[in-house]
Amino acid sequence: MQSIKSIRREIDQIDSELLVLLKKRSAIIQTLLKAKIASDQKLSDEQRESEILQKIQHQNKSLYSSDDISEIYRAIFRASLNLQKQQQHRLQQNLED
Ligand SMILES: O=C(O)C(=O)C[C@]1(C(=O)O)C=C[C@@H](O)C=C1
Repeated sequence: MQSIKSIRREIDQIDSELLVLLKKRSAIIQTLLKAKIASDQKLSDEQRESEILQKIQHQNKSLYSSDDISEIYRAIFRASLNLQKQQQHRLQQNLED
């Protein structure tokens, strides 16, 4: 049987991979924010969130339940929204300076 230590090393490796993907996603969110500001669109989009949640539930082949996967995604949407608000605030401050 694999030791707990070596299993945890595998988990750590997967966490690193997840963080690389989250870094990519956050960079795209920043680009999206600029496009939203340019076209005067609001930061949150509930319709889009519902579409993603539906798609993700169909695509979910993990052992995590659809409900738990949805919860993870809701946390990601919240983080994206926080990032957009933070960046928007920064962009506004730069304009005022
Ligand atoms: O697609 C958008 O408009 C986004 O702002 C990105 C995103 C996401 O993280 O996927 C975040 C917040 C929105 O409510 C919907 C989706």
